[in-house]
Amino acid sequence: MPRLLLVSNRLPVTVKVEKDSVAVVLSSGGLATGLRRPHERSGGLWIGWPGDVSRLSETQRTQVEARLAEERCVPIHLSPSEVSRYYEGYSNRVLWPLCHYMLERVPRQDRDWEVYRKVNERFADLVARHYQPGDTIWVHDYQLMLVPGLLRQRLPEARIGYFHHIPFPSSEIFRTLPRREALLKGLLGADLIGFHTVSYVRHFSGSLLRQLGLDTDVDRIMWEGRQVRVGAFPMGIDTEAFESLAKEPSVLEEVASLRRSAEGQRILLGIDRLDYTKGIPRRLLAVQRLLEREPAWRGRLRFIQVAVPSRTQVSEYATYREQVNELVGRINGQYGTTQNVPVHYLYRSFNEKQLAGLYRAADVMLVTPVRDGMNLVAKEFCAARPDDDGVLVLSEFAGAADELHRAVSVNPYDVEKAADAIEEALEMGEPERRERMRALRAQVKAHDVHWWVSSFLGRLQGLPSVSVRKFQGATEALEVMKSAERLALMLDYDGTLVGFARRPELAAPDDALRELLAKLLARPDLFVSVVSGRPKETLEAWFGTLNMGLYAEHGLWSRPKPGDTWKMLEGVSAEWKDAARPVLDEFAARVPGSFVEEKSASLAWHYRQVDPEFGALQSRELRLKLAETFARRPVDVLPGDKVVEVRPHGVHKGRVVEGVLRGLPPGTRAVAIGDDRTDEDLFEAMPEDGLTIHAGNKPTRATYRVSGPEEVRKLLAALVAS
Ligand SMILES: O=P(O)(O)OC[C@H]1O[C@H](O[C@H]2O[C@H](CO)[C@@H](O)[C@H](O)[C@H]2O)[C@H](O)[C@@H](O)[C@@H]1O
Ligand SMILES: O=c1ccn([C@@H]2O[C@H](COP(=O)(O)OP(=O)(O)O)[C@@H](O)[C@H]2O)c(=O)[nH]1
Repeated sequence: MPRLLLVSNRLPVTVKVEKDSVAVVLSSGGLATGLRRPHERSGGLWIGWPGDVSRLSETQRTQVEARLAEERCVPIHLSPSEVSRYYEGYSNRVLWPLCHYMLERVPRQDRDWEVYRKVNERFADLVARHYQPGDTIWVHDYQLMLVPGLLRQRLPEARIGYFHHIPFPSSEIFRTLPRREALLKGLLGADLIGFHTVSYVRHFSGSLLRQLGLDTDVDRIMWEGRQVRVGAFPMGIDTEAFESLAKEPSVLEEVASLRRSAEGQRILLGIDRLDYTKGIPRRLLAVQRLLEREPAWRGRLRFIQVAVPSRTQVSEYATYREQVNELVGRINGQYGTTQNVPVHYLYRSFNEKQLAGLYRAADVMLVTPVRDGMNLVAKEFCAARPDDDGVLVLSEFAGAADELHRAVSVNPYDVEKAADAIEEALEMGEPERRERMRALRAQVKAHDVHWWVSSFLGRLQGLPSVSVRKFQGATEALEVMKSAERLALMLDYDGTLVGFARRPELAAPDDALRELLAKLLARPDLFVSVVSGRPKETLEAWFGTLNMGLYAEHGLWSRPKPGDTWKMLEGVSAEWKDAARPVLDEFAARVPGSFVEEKSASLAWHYRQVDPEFGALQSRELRLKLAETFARRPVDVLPGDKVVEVRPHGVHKGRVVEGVLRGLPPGTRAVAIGDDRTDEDLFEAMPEDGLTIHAGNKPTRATYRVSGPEEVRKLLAALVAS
């Protein structure tokens, strides 16, 4: 088993200061429980923040360090300013509300980013220092979104996983974040990026497409020459632990005592960190509404709400606490009696044994967050019900809702319906309660935290080892080019010599490019050809007077020298066009901003001005439709960069190579430069000693890689200067 390096904001320990000594207590939370065994068995390390130890004496600190080392934990100490700006600031004031769709809570100032970035760098440095070849690194959560990318720079071959524990919002929300590109690129440093649900995966892919123009092919994304996988891995809990706690005699005694104290009443239960995502005020309002509209329930309900103090230094949490306090006071004031109050509000935390007692005593568990990545409490409740009883009311907006189908589902924003759901749960007959709880328990048992860990790690470790293809860059390409006696340059146009424009006709050659071409053409040892997908008329208009070869429509048309007449490849028919045209026209009509370009032997549907997600979806649909229309006919359907092209089979850029090289003096070295799929055909047809240069970061068979048109131009300029 490879050594595991786990990286999370918090270490799975709590440092407890006693009078003369300090104790380091292992946490029992889901992540800690699930990962403890593989962490120990692999002889790995856990790297993270042990909490604030700044007030400890020197001796106490030494004790803590020794205990942490025993637990194979490597602490990263955060200064008070780092805590306030990286953890409370950027993580919990910006990323947390944003990922939970609460834009109005995101501060207007973007001031903590630098510290967030620096702390992420500190984490990456520390991990890199402890890394040994063969280790698997698993980074956790939104506090460390830049760490995978920073690690990839430091350890190009490392196997890196990342899991996002909170929702990944729709691209419409994520795009509001000023640092959106940096965060996405940070995540793309990983080999596998996991989320709790398929919706979060979809949202992430949507953001990649919209912000970085990257396509997700089923579950893989090409990024900087590597494959990055994405997937849904819903986190589970330690089901066995909760089940056995719920059977313990001392817990059962506690359950009996709870029930006795609530005699004549039904117990509703809520257990949450006191966080504005958890929907506590709306839940209270739903209970209040029920009491208001159904007087028969007055005095017969006991709603126990546990609210665990959380992120108390963040002002939004203090305000939220006041709101909840006030609401609890109002409801108890309104419906309480001298004997009893409806809401029992407990602002503190409980241990697992106490929680198991509460879960087991409840008639109805209310898990109604307005947004929640997963929500483990919902699963713990089911695990703690070996009696197959109790009803779970679960928000549609919790990740857990994707799995726990037999819960009573509720939209927490609809207070009236939430009151209905609580009532339905309270009135549900025993057979239905049992049938639902059995199904819920089966789900929670089959997908516990150990299943989660092994499915994520299994997937990560099963990926082909990260052998980063070592591309040579412009410097190396230039050296080889300079060493050749003569060169035949075959240059793609769009995306290689010029960047993309909103419409194809706007990408005409600029003055700098014309100057560069003139200099290239002045050299007697350089033979230049432009090999493009553009129509011959366009190439003729742009370059007709220049002494170079022109190859249009992906090699369908050739004009090797100025003055030559354009020749078409032999044996190519255009009779299929009449069948393809209406299909493409239909898509142009139904997708605003898209249009059809007609060339002599091909048709292209362009969608560069269309909303990227919608465009990608429609292009998939168009390809399916065309594949159906032309099944078993010699027609190729080619997805390009924001374009779908239909052309006769056998026409491709590779067809020009022979013609370009024919008749050139011996010792001429062929060089091809291109940026997209169609240039791969050119690369494939190159002679064995030919140079192939890819401009961009797509998958390629080329040997050299440069970043894009700007670097291509620099390379060519350096060549003429040599
Ligand atoms: O460390 P804190 O700032 O005190 O916050 C506690 C943790 O809260 C978040 O939990 C999330 O992860 C759960 C497990 O995947 C999931 O069920 C829940 O929906 C999420 O909100 C946070 O992601 C953790 O990093 C925090 O440690
Ligand atoms: O008094 C408490 C209340 C909750 N929890 C634990 O806190 C976790 C809460 O996880 P969840 O996914 O529900 O939400 P999060 O707080 O991570 O957003 C669960 O494992 C609970 O058992 C706890 O240890 N003591």
